[in-house]
Parts: sequence; C-alpha cells; structure tokens
Amino acid sequence: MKIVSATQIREIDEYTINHEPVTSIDLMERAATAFSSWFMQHYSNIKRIKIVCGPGNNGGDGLVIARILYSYGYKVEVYTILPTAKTSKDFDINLQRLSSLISEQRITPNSKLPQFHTEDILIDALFGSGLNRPLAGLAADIVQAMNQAKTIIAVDIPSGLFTDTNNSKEDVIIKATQTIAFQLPKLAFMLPQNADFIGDWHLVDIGLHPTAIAQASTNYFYTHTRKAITYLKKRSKFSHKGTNGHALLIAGSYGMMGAAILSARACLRSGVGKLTLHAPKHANDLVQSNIPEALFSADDNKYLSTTEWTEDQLKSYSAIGLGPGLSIDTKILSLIHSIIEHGSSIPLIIDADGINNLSTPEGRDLLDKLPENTIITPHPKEFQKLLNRSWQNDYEKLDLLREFSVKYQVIVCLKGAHTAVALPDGSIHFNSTGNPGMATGGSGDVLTGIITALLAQKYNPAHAAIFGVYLHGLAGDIAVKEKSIYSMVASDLTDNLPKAFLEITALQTQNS
Ligand SMILES: NC(=O)C1=CN([C@@H]2O[C@H](COP(=O)(O)OP(=O)(O)OC[C@H]3O[C@@H](n4cnc5c(N)ncnc54)[C@H](OP(=O)(O)O)[C@@H]3O)[C@@H](O)[C@H]2O)[C@@H](O)CC1
Ligand SMILES: Nc1ncnc2c1ncn2[C@@H]1O[C@H](COP(=O)(O)OP(=O)(O)O)[C@@H](O)[C@H]1O
Ligand SMILES: [K+]
Repeated sequence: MKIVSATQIREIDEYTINHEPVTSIDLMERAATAFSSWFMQHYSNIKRIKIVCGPGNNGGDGLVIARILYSYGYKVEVYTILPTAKTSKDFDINLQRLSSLISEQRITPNSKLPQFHTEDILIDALFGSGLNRPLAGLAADIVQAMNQAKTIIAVDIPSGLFTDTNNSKEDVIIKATQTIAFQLPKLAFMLPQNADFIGDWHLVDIGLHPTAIAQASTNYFYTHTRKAITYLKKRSKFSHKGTNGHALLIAGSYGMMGAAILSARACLRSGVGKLTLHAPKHANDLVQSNIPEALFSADDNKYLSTTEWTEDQLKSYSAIGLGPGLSIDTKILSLIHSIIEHGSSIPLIIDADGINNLSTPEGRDLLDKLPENTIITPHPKEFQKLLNRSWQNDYEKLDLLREFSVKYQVIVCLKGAHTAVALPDGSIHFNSTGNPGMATGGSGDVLTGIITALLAQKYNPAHAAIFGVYLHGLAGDIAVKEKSIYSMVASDLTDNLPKAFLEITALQTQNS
C-alpha cells in the first residue's frame, strides 16, 4: 500500500472527482459516512459527542459526521472554529445542510473559548491534510482546550500534525485516542515521535480512484496483509529438505547462548530444510537437547574463534545468519570478512553484535564490501552507532536510513513499532504487524532466525526482509492475545509462528 504526500492526496482526490466521476461534495459525504460507520461500531454506548470543525474540508467532514450521527440519535454539539472568514465551498454547503438540525457554536478570534472536560468525547475535524503551517492564535488555543478531554477521535489526521514533514517540538497538536484516516496511511503515522498525537490509527476506504493511486510515485510503502500474504511461497508436494535450503547460523557465546537458541528455533519454525548452528563447543549439549533438529558445528573457544571460513566450508549453505549473542570480544570483523570473501554469493543477514562490530572504525571500512542485498537488522541505537551520528527527528532518521541503504546497496530493517525496511532502490517499507509486547529481550534474535530461514529458501532478499518482519510481527500479534503485552517473551513469538503461517496460508487460499 502506498504512503503518499499531502500534495499527492490532493491530486488523488481531484483525479477521483474528475474521473470517477463524483462531485467533491459526494466524496466528502462518502468519507464522512465511512468515518461515522467506524465511529458507531466502536462508540455505540456513547450518546453525547462534541464535534469541533475547522474552516476547510476537514471541517466539512466534521459537519457531515455531525449530521449522520445526529440522524442516528446521538446528541451532537458542533463547534465551528473560524480563525478567518475564509471557508471551503463544501464546508459552506454542509453547514447549510446541518443548520436545520443543529445550531453550531461559532468561535472566532473574538469569541470566548469553549471549555472541554476530561470526560468529553470529542471528534477532531479542525484541520486535516491541508494544514500548511503550525497552529497559532485561535487554532492553537482551541487545540489546547480540546486536549483536556481524555477521548478524542481525529478525522483523517490529528489537527496540527503535518502529513509528511516534521513538526517542531513546540507545535500545538491534538492528542488523539484514535485517528481514522481516509484510505491511505500517512507518513506521520509511522514515526515514533508522533505516537502521542495519533493514538491507534485505522483506515477507512472511501473509494479513491485506483488509477490515481497507481500513478502516484512514492518511496514509502506500508506492508498490509493483502500484500504480505502474496510473498509466502507455495511448497511443492515433492519438495524435500534439500529444496528448502540449508542455513548456517553463527551465533551465541559464553553467557549468551539463549540468543542463539531463540534464533535457531525461529529459523527451524520458518520452513528451513536444514539448520547448522555454529557456536562455542561448550554449548553442544545445550543445543543438542534444546534443538534436536539443528546440526551443531563446534567452535573451539568460549567465544567464537573460528574466523577463517573457506569456500569449501561455506559452499553447502544457502543462507548465513550472523550476530545473535556473539560478543564484541570475538574477532567478528575477521569472520565477516572471511564470509564476504569466500561466500559472497550466499545471502547474508547480520544482526546484533555483528552490527556492533561493523560500527567500529575498522568495521565501517567493511561496509563497502558487503555483498549487494546483505540484510542488516539494527534497532535505532545500533543504527546510530553504525552511522556514528544521531538525528534531530524521525524524518531525518528516514533520510539517513535511505541514504545508507542506497549508498551501500544493502537492506536495512530498522526495528521498532512499524519497523522500516529500506531497500537499495531507495524505497522504505513500513511494517503493519507487531505490538509493544515484543519489546522484550530476544525478540530481535527471533527475527534474525526467521529471515535467515526465508533467505535459505531462496526468497529474494527484499521479500525475505519485508515478509520476515511481517511474519515476526504477526506471530507477536497472535501471541499477545494469550500472553498480554506484559507477559510476552521472545519464545512466544516462535511458538506462534505455526499459527502465523496457518493464518497466511488460509488468507492465500481465500484470495485465490
Ligand atoms: N483525501 C481525500 O481524498 C479527501 C479528503 N477529505 C478531507 O479534506 C481534508 C483536507 O481538506 P483541505 O484541503 O480543505 O484542508 P484542511 O485540512 O481542512 O485545512 C485547510 C484550511 O485550513 C487553513 N489552514 C491551514 N493551516 C492552518 C493553520 N495552521 N492555522 C489556521 N488555518 C490553517 C487553510 O486556509 P489558509 O488559512 O491557509 O488560507 C484552509 O482553510 C482531508 O484531511 C479530509 O478530511 C474528504 O472530505 C474527501 C476526500
Ligand atoms: N512497540 C513495538 N511494536 C512492534 N514491534 C516491536 C515493538 N518493540 C519492539 N518490537 C520488535 O521487537 C524486536 C526487538 O528487537 P531488538 O531491539 O533487537 O531486541 P533484542 O536485541 O532484545 O532481541 C524488533 O523486531 C522490533 O521491531
Ligand atoms: K483532524
């Protein structure tokens, strides 16, 4: 699913009006109806609501929502906030249509500000994607007053928040409980810095013209379920372990074998034909008894010491995963170097201490040598270290992410809520699955195992990264229903991979 800019939203809107064709007033009616259906499903017990409308089309939506909810028996109070006398055409028409049912409370710069209370249920239809400057004066005052309420449902986007550019920390913005956006997600929704404003967000379809969406060029995508399920490869009836790939996982060290085991288990639960875990020899019994399905390749030391791998040793592997639970004490750079040199054609994923070692001055020299489409999976701290710099805001972070991925022609999965997968072509794919229950030690190791398995099964690396991240989050979403965000542990992700695969397979069948 594309994530488009505010300008493109306006263009898609216009194209839909001209080519469907549909009048703009009817498109507004459609959008407000979609919002209202969602609202009535989720707030059926609430009878009294306050709708705050601005002067543009976002405000126009609010006026239609007021009319619809009124017709369904809600007690509706409508505030129109007019910083200037200028209003949009469709706002005027809908104000007229509403006037016989409800009288608005008009607020201009000379009016007394309305008071809102904690228990109020507010619908925020003040400004939408047409916001063109930070809020000030009356607009800022009203938002501050609205933010007293505990429940605010934003129409399209919280008022005061820009769709696709940075807000400064001082900007006054609605703190919504929920945001109901029209059809396409906005870049602002993907970024941690905006979490307090957006709350939970949902999309409602308003029938925008598919051609207009197809023509909009963008670097940003949202991996929704309909797309993600297309990545899962069908298995042939005659497939055997040889056709499903042999993964080599280089992971674990003294005191950190848990990471290796988590990663190995996830790899095995993600369809790999065979797995060899290379880890310090003291872990042999642990590995054999905990993961009998894995082959064990013993390293001589407490920490990995085998830094030289020959082409002969590597040639039987179809993917290599490297990093979970390694230590920074090991000579991991030599290890990476050796793998790049002797196994450059084998798909590679580097995580955790693998990345930390690439963040040293000598490590950065190796970045240029990473084979094209190598996958690295840093969390933001690891990415900062890798870049040797920080960022002012999340938009700058995305620019740095894209630059890095294009410069080194590698795939970077920048982990977090809505993990961003940056591809060497400059595109960034935000994930749609996952939850805060996954913010627990070892979750990242599970992801490495999943992606290693997909690479071994010959998924193209971009798909392995995007689909692996989706699958990992889906397993988390299934796990959380039973375990809660508080009690979830990383093994719960692996334990729920089977259900995740079953869900995807069922959806594939349904869609075929
Ligand atoms: N996408 C779709 O397909 C559909 C979109 N629809 C809806 O349209 C919404 C976009 O509507 P929109 O373009 O009229 O802009 P909107 O957000 O109402 O604000 C513009 C007004 O605010 C003003 N203004 C701006 N910044 C300001 C500020 N800081 N402080 C004060 N004033 C400010 C600006 O005037 P200005 O002062 O700049 O002259 C203008 O008057 C979109 O979010 C969705 O809800 C649906 O109805 C149908 C399908
Ligand atoms: N709030 C969240 N929502 C969705 N996914 C999350 C959230 N917090 C963490 N995750 C996911 O959990 C994983 C954590 O990985 P990482 O930070 O490497 O942890 P660890 O090193 O402990 O394994 C990442 O895949 C990340 O995307
Ligand atoms: K809004």
